[in-house]
Amino acid sequence: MKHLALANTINKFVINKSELYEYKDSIASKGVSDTLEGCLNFCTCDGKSKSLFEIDSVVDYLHDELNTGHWSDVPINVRRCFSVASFAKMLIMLQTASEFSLELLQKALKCIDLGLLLGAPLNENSDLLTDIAKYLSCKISELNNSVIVFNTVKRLKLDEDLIIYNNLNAKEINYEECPSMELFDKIYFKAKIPVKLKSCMKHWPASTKWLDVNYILKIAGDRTVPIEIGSHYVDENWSQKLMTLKDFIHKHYLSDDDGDIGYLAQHNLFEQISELKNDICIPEYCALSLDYDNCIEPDINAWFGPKGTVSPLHFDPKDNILAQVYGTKQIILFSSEDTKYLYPHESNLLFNTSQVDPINPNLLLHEEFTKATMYKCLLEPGDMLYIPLKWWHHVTALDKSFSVSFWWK
Ligand SMILES: O=C(O)CCC(=O)C(=O)O
Ligand SMILES: [Fe+2]
Repeated sequence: MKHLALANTINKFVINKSELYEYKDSIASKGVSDTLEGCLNFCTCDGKSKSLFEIDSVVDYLHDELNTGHWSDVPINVRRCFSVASFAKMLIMLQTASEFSLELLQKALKCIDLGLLLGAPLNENSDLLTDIAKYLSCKISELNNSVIVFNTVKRLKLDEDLIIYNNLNAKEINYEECPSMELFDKIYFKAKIPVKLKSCMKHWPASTKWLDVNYILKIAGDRTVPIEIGSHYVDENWSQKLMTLKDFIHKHYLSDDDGDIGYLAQHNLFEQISELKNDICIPEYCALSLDYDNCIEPDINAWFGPKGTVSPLHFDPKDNILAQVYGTKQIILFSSEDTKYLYPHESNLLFNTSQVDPINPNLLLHEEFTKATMYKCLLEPGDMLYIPLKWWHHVTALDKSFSVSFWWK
């Protein structure tokens, strides 16, 4: 029975079995906590048989807990408990299935991905879900060799977009060919001046490997990721959906129809899918002021989408290096000193986002905007852009694009 053998193998990924039971006391309901305990007994120790229905009730209960109130107020142990319950659900799914199939593995992987996305790493079994996801993903691609060959990324015609870019009344950002740390530090980093860094990504495996979307499909096609749907995050029709990368690539990335824009935006894809992390390199410049001795890494996020994704004018609280793996992005910037001309939203949630669309400003509403000094930059494959903390930026993808941002301080 292949699925039972698989469940046994996966069970061996657990380093400390007793840790799995540690977080159940953070569940307010005794009944739910007991059900989780029973399910763990069944899936890890041959305890009394449990059904998918029982573990589903635990997962659903915890899911509600995670979605009540503000995300940052959810106790970490409740999130860990969600990871444990997702693990148990995946095992029970394998143990109780009537037959082994590709679909079964895909469902099991989805369950682990939800545990990764909404849960939290355990203390002693910190890589448990990441390693299981990697293992299941490999098994799925062994079974599913029928990867369809799509065109690799080509440079699209940018002419029309370039006319818009050239007509922007803005100062071009400086660029440097792979500057030394000293030069970058002295001229740009200390002075908090943005700069385009050219030729610094030649050694990234991603620069060649990711051009072929089949590579991403093969490694990660069945992984569930959060996708932003809609023209941009301030738009009233904007929403977020969880879907597999495969569905995202087919429905939003490769499809040329004018349907909803989908954007895998600001997601730490590399923590979720460690194989992809091997293809990128943390820019050396991030060592400036980062506490490497204490192993503090930058926050690394993926930005993967079709032509036309827009990140509205906003600023972030950390220094940023935005690395362009492929595709071209138009970036408009303003210094933090010009905030007074940029009409930030008044709500607490959007205080870092401007109400002005810098490409089509409504000067009747935002007349002070003309006093702001606009900077612009065309970020092409292999370019990185240093965006100092609190600098405003507005980003438009001019063709299919994959960027990686490194926020650090
Ligand atoms: O590339 C984008 O769409 C936005 C990137 C961004 O805002 C960032 O890296 O902070
Ligand atoms: Fe940003």
